[in-house]
Amino acid sequence: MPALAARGLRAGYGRGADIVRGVDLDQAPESIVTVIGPNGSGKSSFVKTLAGLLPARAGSVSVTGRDVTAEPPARRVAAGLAYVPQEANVFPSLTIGENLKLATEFLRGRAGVGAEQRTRVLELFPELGARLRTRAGDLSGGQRQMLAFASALLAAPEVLLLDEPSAGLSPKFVGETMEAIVRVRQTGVTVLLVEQNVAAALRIADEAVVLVAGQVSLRAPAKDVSPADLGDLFFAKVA
Ligand SMILES: Nc1ncnc2c1ncn2[C@@H]1O[C@H](COP(=O)(O)OP(=O)(O)OP(=O)(O)O)[C@@H](O)[C@H]1O
Repeated sequence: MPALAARGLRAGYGRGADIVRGVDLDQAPESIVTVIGPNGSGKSSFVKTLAGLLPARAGSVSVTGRDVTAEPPARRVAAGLAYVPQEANVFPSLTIGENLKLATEFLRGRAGVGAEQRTRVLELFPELGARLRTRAGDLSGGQRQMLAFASALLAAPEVLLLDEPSAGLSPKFVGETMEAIVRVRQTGVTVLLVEQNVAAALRIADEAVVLVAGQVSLRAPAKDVSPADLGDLFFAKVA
């Protein structure tokens, strides 16, 4: 059974045309799938539709076999689908410890949430545990991403959706962020990774899904996709 599945997913904003135009996805448990594509191709909109922040106009989303299409975002988290947005993903005026506490409070009631999961998450990100009193706003971009991952992982999710976690990071921090994603997967979490940094994403992903104008134009093992070949695909004329 796929950890995450989408069937004929369509979504858009307000009265505008569909931006996500019939996307299918079947993601194996504990895999990393990267969603790549040109600017404005609908990658963020797709991941927001999976998370329930943008309503699906058609199609379905399921997590570990459970249909969550009609569920609001918080219920999807409870169903095992956690989401880290591209921006504003931590509370800058709160400390690391307070951010983690708030996430735990929000998640109260979901199985697996609590002190043990907090310990497990801090083992994954020891640099956070060492600085619990530091304000999130004082962290580097890379450390802030770690805190955002950690907050999402407190839900003990089956699936983690990441929207461009390397955006705005220096090459060193891009590498660290990708390493962190690999560590997260090693704990049994399935990761869907939207990335602009195609080369970095392909290095850690099992599978690549190329989205062009809201449709899947290629789905292939990441090792078979060369960033150099993607230009033609990204800028191909789409019907
Ligand atoms: N809140 C919004 N309201 C209206 N249109 C939007 C909104 N967010 C995105 N769009 C439009 O949806 C289209 C796809 O945007 P989206 O951010 O999903 O693409 P993307 O592939 O993630 O792009 P990028 O790589 O630049 O982040 C764009 O034309 C964009 O203008």
